[in-house]
Amino acid sequence: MIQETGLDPACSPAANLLAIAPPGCGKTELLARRAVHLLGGLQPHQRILALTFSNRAKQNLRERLLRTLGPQRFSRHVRVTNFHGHAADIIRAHGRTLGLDPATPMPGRSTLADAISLFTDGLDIGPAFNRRKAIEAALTAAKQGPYDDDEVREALAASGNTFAQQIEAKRLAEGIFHYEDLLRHAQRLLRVEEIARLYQLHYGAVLVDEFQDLSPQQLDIALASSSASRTFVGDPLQGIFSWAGARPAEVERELRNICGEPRRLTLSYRSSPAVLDVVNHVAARLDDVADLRSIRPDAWPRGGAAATASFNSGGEEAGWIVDRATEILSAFPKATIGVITRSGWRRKYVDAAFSDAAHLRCQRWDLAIEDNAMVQRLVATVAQLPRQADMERLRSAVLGGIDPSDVDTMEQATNALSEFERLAIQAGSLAAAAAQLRIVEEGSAIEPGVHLLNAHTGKGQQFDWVFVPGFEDWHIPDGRADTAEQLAEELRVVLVMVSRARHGVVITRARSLISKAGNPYATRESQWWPVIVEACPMNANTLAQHISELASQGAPRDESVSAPPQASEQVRTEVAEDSVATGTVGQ
Ligand SMILES: Nc1ncnc2c1ncn2[C@@H]1O[C@H](COP(=O)(O)OP(=O)(O)OP(=O)(O)O)[C@@H](O)[C@H]1O
Repeated sequence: MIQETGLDPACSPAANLLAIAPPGCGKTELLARRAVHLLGGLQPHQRILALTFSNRAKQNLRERLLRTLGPQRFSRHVRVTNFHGHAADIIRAHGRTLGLDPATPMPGRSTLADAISLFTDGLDIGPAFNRRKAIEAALTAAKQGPYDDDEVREALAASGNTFAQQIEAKRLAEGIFHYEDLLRHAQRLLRVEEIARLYQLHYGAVLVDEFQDLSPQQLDIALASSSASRTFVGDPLQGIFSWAGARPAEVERELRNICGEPRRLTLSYRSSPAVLDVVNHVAARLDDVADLRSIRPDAWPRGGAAATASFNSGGEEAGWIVDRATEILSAFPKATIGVITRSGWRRKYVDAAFSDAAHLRCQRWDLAIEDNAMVQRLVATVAQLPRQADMERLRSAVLGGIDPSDVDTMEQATNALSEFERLAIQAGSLAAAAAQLRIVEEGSAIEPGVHLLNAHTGKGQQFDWVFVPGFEDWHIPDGRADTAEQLAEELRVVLVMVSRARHGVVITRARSLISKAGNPYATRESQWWPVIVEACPMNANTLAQHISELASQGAPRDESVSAPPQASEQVRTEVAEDSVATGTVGQ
C-alpha cells in the first residue's frame, strides 16, 4: 500500500489533499484508503460524502469503499452519490428556502434532449446537429452558475438563441426542471449560509474522483458541501469531458490553491508492460513525461499483449474480434473483455457480430436492461407482484423503490422498463420476460464475458482484454474535432480507451465501411495509427498465437487471465443502496 514516493498519500495528515496519477495507478483505491484514514477524525454524527459523475463511476467507487471499509462502517459513515443526485438531495431538502417546490419530479438526462428535438426533428443530420449544439451551448452557458430564473432568462436573451429561449419559457410554464437546473439550484442553495453550514456539519469530509472532469460549478458544490477535509484525485491526461463543461486547467489551479502541491502516483497496478507501452506512447504525444510502469512487470505472462490488425471491411474486423474473444473465453471463462469504440455509430459491426455469437456472454452498456443491478431489481419486483399484475403495476413498484433524488438510477430504470415492456409483449407475460433476463450473482461491476461500450462510458473501468475497433479517420479522431484543443481531447480519449486494459490491448481498423444508404466506402487510417503500430509488437497472427500459448500454459480454467491478483476480485454486498442513501440533512 505504500506508493513509490514514500508515505501513503491516503494517510496524509493534511486536511486537503490533491493526488494526480495516470491510469491504473490506484486513484480510486487511494480514495478508499483515504476514507479509512478519515473515519477516525469524524464526529459521531458525521459522514463522508463521496462524489462521482456517473452511475457506473458511483458503482465502482461504492464497491471499493465497501470492500475497504466493510458493510457496517460503509453504511454508517459514507454517502456515495453523483453530482446530480447530490444536487437533487439538496433541492428536495431545502428547495423551499428559495421558493422551489421540492416535490417537482427530478429530470433525467434526456429531458432537455427531448425538448430540443421539437426544434430539430425533420432537419437533415448536419443542420439538426448544429442547431442542437447551439441550443445546448446557450442553455449551458446561461445555467453554469448560481443563477436564478430571471438571470437565466436575461442570459438567454443576450445569447440571441430564440430556440433556447422558447425551451426555457416552456420549462418554466410547465414547472419542471431540466437536468442542468439541478446544479445551479443546488449551488444557489449552498450560497445560503445556514444551509451550507448544515451540510458542512453533516459531512466531515468530501472525496471526489476524477477531478479533471469537474466543471467550476461542480467544484463549487463539492467545496461548499464539506469544509473540514477535501480530497480530490484525478488525472488531467484523462480529461475527456470538456464538451460537457469540464475545465481541467481552471479546476486544477483552484485545487492547488486549496490543497497545495499534488501527490503523484506513477506505478500501475492495473496493466501489463505491453499495455503500458501503448499508454506511454500515446501520453508522449500529449507531451506528457510520465513514464508509467507496472508494479509487477514479471508477473504478467509473456509481458502481456499489444497488437494491431487491419481488415478489408468492418464485418471482417468484427468477425475476427468475435473469434479472438471466443478463444480467450474458452480458455479463461472468467476473463473480462471490453470492446470499446470511440462512438456509438462505429459499433454496429461488432454489435451485429456479437448478436450472432450466442455462445458468448455479452453486455451492451447502453442498454439499461443489461445492467445487472437493474436486472436484479426488475426480476425481484416481478417475483413479488401477483401473477396478473400488469406493466403499470410493475412500473410503479420499481420506480417507487428508488430514492427520488437518485436521478440517474430513476432514468435508467425508466429506460429499462420500456425495454422490458417490449420483451414482455414478445414473451407473453411479465414473469416469462423476467425468466429471460440473465442475473449475474457476483457483486463486481464488471462481469466475466464481453462488454460492448463507447469510450466515455468506459471511463474508470477495466477489462482483462480491450479491443478498440475503428481506428480510422473520422471515427478517431472524431470527424467534428478540428481545433488543436479538440484534437488533444480526442487523443486523451484514445488514452482512456487503451488504458482500460489489464493484460492485452488490441487495436484494429477496417479499410472499408458501409454508409447509411448501404453503400461501401473506403476509409483512411487514423492520423494516430502509426503511433499505435509503433507501440504494438504483435499482429493478427502473433496475437492468435499468444492467446493459444496462454491457453496451453495450463492456467486454471476459472481464472480471468494468469496475471497478478487484483484487489477488486470480488466484492459481494449485502448492503442495499437505498438503505445507505439517506444523506439529506436538515429535515
Ligand atoms: N495499492 C494497491 N494495491 C493493490 N492493488 C491496487 C492498489 N491500487 C490499485 N490497485 C488495483 O489496481 C487496479 C487499478 O486501480 P484503480 O482503478 O484505483 O486505478 P485508477 O487510478 O482509478 O484508474 P483510472 O484512472 O484508469 O480510472 C484496480 O484493480 C485496483 O484494485
